Amino acid sequence: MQLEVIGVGGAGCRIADAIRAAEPAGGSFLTDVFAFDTDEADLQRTVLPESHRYRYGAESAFDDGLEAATETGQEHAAELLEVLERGSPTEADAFLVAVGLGGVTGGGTVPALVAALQRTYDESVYVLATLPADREFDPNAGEPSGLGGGSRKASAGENTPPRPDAATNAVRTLERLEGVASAIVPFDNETWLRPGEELADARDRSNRALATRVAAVFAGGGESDGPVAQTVIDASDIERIVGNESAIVTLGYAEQTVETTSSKFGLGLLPTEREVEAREAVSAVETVVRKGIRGKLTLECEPETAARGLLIVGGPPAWLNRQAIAEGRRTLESAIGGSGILGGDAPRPDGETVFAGVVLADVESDRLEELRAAAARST
Ligand SMILES: Nc1nc2c(ncn2[C@@H]2O[C@H](COP(=O)(O)OP(=O)(O)OP(=O)(O)O)[C@@H](O)[C@H]2O)c(=O)[nH]1
Repeated sequence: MQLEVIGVGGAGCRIADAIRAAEPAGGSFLTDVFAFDTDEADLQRTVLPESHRYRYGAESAFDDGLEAATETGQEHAAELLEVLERGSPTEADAFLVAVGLGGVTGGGTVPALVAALQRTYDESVYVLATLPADREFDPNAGEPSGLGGGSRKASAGENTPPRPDAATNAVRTLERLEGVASAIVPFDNETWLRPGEELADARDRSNRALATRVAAVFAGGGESDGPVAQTVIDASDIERIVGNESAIVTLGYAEQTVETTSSKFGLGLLPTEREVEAREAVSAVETVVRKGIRGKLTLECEPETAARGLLIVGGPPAWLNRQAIAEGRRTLESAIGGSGILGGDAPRPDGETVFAGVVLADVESDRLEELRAAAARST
């Protein structure tokens, strides 16, 4: 499928940039990637061409908190939509708007932009939204326990500027997206931070992890000039699973490096493609499927709470064992509470990993409840 990605605000633009960089070689799943921000210096740090970066509004217009920023965002929505015309929005099968919740620029702009996209195009508009880490809004937030350090407190670190309104801003923006976004994919910065790590130090790694998950799911169907998947997942399949009613969606992912060439050299002294035994292909697929479902998710939740699920298994074609993939689908089906399951494969002839991309849709998450409680305490 073809996805158009639009990053808004500091986090949104960095994530959009990371998604562009995660595009698998040889095959494109992105029509255009745009970055919208009030901060020119941040925009220039992206790898995106100038035509696809756009500074809007005065930075000071976003100085008066989220409510005023939301009005400013509404004033700029039509202008931002016009900038998208520089690309090919009509070729997109879906839009993905990336934003960091907790701030003012992205959080103030994205609800109006998403509403404008929904009014203008028939395609789904998904929102990828980071959730603020505890230490941003709670100076007493402790480090994750059990890592040898006892209960040492991690106050908002030197590089992590406190944002006392972060939880409130995040919850308000989520409320404004409800009924507007086709689906919301949160990425919880709290769970992706390592103990003692500053947000600024974690963000490139986090953005790469998020981008890898987006590429695994949305680039699933195969590469434009490579072998076609046996079961292609297209835009309407994704819409069926992810939904169109602002469902909360979380992404899982796991990969295993596999040996694709033989250590014996063939004629011409070039490494030859190695024959893959069914047993090892099955084992690799089983491992990544299990870890993709049970490993770290973009938003932690019990898979049992998911109403629907999608599994994409990718890698070098010789490793994509059909039976193991079918078994993986059954594993996902029994892991989730609901019954809507789809599965597909993603051949990557030059890939060196077998991977599983997992979508759990319409989930319940304690983390969102925690943020709502933190927002309620601070108002
Ligand atoms: N995962 C991730 N999260 C980020 C990144 N940058 C910022 N964040 C998170 O996103 C939130 C919003 O930050 P920004 O995107 O910089 O804020 P903004 O929308 O530009 O708005 P203001 O800075 O308030 O004008 C922060 O509180 C962090 O929780 C990033 O690169 N990656």
